[in-house]
This record gives sequence, structure tokens and C-alpha cells, in this order.
Amino acid sequence: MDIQVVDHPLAKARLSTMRDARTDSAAFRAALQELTLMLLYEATRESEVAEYPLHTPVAKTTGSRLAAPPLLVPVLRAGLGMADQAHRLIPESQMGFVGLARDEQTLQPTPYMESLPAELSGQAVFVLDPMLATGGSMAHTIKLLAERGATDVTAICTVAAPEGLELLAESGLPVRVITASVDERLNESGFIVPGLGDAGDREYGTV
Ligand SMILES: O=P(O)(O)OC[C@H]1O[C@H](OP(=O)(O)OP(=O)(O)O)[C@H](O)[C@@H]1O
Ligand SMILES: O=c1cc[nH]c(=O)[nH]1
Ligand SMILES: [Mg+2]
Repeated sequence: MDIQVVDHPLAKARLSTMRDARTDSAAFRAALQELTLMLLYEATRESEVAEYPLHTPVAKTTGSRLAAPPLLVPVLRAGLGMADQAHRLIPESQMGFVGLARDEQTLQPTPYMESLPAELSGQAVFVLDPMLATGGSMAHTIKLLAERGATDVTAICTVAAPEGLELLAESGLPVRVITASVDERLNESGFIVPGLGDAGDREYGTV
């Protein structure tokens, strides 16, 4: 499985803001948006482009745009904090949604929402979720996509745990991972260490 760690100094600075327990919700969401921009920038680096003729005020030249914009799929709640920024960068993309809440005892994802196109053959998909912990939520989401024919899925996460990366690698699911950090481990409660806490709670408050 292809794993790319975006460790640009500016990405590290935004991730540090998110990790800091003193960062309030508004500053956390702002740092997540800026980090999302950097992760998307790397995720699209090798994307195919289509060229088209255009006129500048001075001369004729060739323009370029993404040949096949990916479907964007934020995983609710925490992935919602990445959705608008990703959509600003790739405005021609469609967006689907998956809602999952991890059971605090079993650590299994409980699905509560799913809004995805029925047919995804030949369609690249970017899944947006700040946290890849056990990997259960991401694996569940990619299975939904693969059932619809997707074979080109990119998981875009701010922080990944080795345990979650291993689960995805062993699942055989069609996925590559773009993350700003591979952290040390999961603790006994399934939280990433050092991590940043519960991303959804830090963005939107505790429910
Ligand atoms: O890799 P996993 O062990 O499955 O954990 C990761 C999931 O946990 C968090 O969501 P959570 O269930 O806390 O829901 P929330 O976004 O509504 O807070 C996070 O946003 C991921 O979706
Ligand atoms: O550390 C973690 C693990 C799962 N979900 C989070 O939001 N944070
Ligand atoms: Mg949460």
C-alpha cells in the first residue's frame, strides 16, 4: 500500500496547532482547513490533466485542468472540517457523505448515514477524515466505495496510527494514504498517541 507522509514545515506547523490541547475549536478548524489544502495539493500531484486552448490578454496559450476530478467523501463528523476546503480546491468535484460513530467500547464504527453515487467504476475517490486510528471507519467507508465499483481510493488523513495503516494494508482494499503524520501507537482506549484527541469533539464540541 502506498503511504505518503506530507512533512512540509508548514504542514507540521498546522498539525502542531491541532495537537496543542490549548487550541480552541475555531483555531483547530482553521488549522485543519489549511492542512487539508496541503494534503490535497500532494494528493493531486500526479493527477491527469486535460489541456485546452485559451487566450491571455497577450497571446494564445494552452490551459490545463484536472482531467477527471475525484469524488470527495468526507466521513462525518470530523471529515466535514475538511470538506469545504477540498471543494474550494476542486470545485468541479461531486461530493458524497458517510456518517460513522465509533463505539467507545468495541471501537467498531456504527454507520448512521450514507449518501454515495450508485456507480463508481472508473471514478477516483478522495475520502476525507482527519483520524485513521484502528482503521475500522476508513475500511468500512472504502468497502462501501468498492461495492460500487471504485478501484482508485485515496484516504486523506491528518494523523494515522500504525495499527490503522496495517489494517488497511492487510485488507486488500484499493487505497493509498496521504497523511501529515504516522504517530506512535493507539492507547488502551483506541486514541492515537500523541494524536490530537477526538477530532470531531475538537471541531464541533463534545456530544
Ligand atoms: O480508525 P478508527 O478507530 O475507526 O477511528 C477513526 C474514526 O474516529 C473518529 O470519528 P468518531 O467515531 O469519533 O466520530 P465523530 O467524527 O462524529 O467524532 C474519526 O473521525 C474517524 O472517523
Ligand atoms: O485519537 C483518535 C482516535 C479516533 N478518533 C479520534 O478522533 N481521535
Ligand atoms: Mg469523534
